[in-house]
Parts: sequence; C-alpha cells; structure tokens
Amino acid sequence: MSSVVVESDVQLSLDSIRESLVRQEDTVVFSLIERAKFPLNSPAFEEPRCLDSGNSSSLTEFFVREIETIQAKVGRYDNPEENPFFLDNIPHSIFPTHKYPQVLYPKASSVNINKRLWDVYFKELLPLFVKPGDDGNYASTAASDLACLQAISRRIHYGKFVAEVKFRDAPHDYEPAIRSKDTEALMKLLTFEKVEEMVKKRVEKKAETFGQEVKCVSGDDESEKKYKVKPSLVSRIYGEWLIPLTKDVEVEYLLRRLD
Ligand SMILES: O=C(O)C(=O)C[C@]1(C(=O)O)C=C[C@@H](O)C=C1
Repeated sequence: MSSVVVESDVQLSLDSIRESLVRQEDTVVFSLIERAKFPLNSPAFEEPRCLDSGNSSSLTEFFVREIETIQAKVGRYDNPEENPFFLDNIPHSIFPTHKYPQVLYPKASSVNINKRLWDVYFKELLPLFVKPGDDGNYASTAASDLACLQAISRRIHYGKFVAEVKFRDAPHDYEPAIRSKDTEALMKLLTFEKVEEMVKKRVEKKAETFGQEVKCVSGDDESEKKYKVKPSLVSRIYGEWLIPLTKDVEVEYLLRRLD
C-alpha cells in the first residue's frame, strides 16, 4: 500500500456528495438548454479549418485547448473536481493557489475519461438535443459546448468522490472485488437503482422547470407547454450516458484504490 495516505478526517458523507450531484444537475441542465439555442453547427467540431498551416484542430478543439491553458494558469485544475480534456502537461498556476484537502486516494485520483466523453458528446448526445443545421455562429457554439462538456465532465468525475466515500464506508465489502479486479462485482456493489430512478425523475422535472417557454398571456393552454429541450430527453441523457459514465469512473477509481 502507498505510504501517502488520504486525509480520512476530511468530512465526507454519501449524503453530502449526493447533495453536490443534485446541485450540479442545475448546471448540466442549464448548459444543455443554453446549447440548444444554436443548431448543430458541425463544421465547428468536425472539420480542421484553421487558417494557420500546421494546425489541424477543429475550431472547437482549438478553443477548448486555449481556454484550458488559461484556466490552468489561474488554478482550475488544482481543484480535484476538475479534469482537463487536453492537457497532458498542465501549466502551473501563476497565482497563489488554494490548498485543497487530499480527499482522493492519490494513486486513483488521476482517473480521467474525458477523451471518451468528448466522442460521446459530439457523436451521440449533441445530435439528440439540438436542431440540425448550420448558422455559422461557431465561436458562440464552441463556448456553449465547452460549458456543457465541463459541467458533464465535473459530474461524471465526481464519481471519484462517490467511490472514495463508498470504499471508506465499507472497505471489507470492496477489497475482495478490487483485489480480484472483478468489475462486475464492483458495479453491483456501487449501484443503487432507486437513487438512479430519482435522479432521472428529478432532472426531467428540472428540464421542465428551467426550460419551459414563459408566456404572460392569461388563458394559455397549460397542455401546450413548450420546452427548449425535451424533458424526457434530459432524463434519457442521464439514464443512458451520464449515470453509466459516472459508474465507470467509480469502477476505474476503485480498481486503483489499493495500489
Ligand atoms: O449516488 C450514488 O451512490 C452514485 O453512485 C451516483 C449515481 C449517479 O450517477 O447518479 C451512480 C450510481 C448509483 O447507482 C446511483 C447514483
């Protein structure tokens, strides 16, 4: 076992972790609603159109790389809740940084599935919740995509904190499955189906509340409410992608928890 130990006295409970996940839902749902203002605008993220010869990034990739570099310089990635998409060598902050408590197990803390998230987001999620088309508004679209990607990335990588607290609460349950690298057993141990159902219902309600068209004319037919992103789709995005990705992060983290 590593000689570096986590600060096990740092207050960490499954309830407080779940409260943060609930709050993060607001950010995720809002970011999807904001992104839905623009059509798909696929040339922004599919095509290398940079006029600088030698740069084969798409506009969106270029934008994300540049923003991540600036954000690293002001300390974003010193926060263990944040995980970059492109930075292998994260520049040091050029400002004094906050000392975050070492809550995560150091050898497991670097789990990062953002490459997978990038593909899933652009190939599977985005075409589901935005209209097809191209209005040429690529810079604003890229900024909106980054907001979605960062909110979703934070949410799914929060699985590291969930896994840490579950491990601390029941190390004897988890240790045999970790030692035998039994991912199926780990998945079973960390799954709470009722919680997942509640999450899916709640995000649907949030999408209804945050994304309904607001009209001030009295006598409007309630049954004709319109939404910026279909609420059942937000629930599906959580059920089919965000929760499974969070669970994959939890498993990846646990597999390294005894290194
Ligand atoms: O709340 C938990 O226990 C989590 O692990 C988070 C989460 C989720 O992604 O929302 C994932 C797995 C559980 O089955 C329930 C919910």
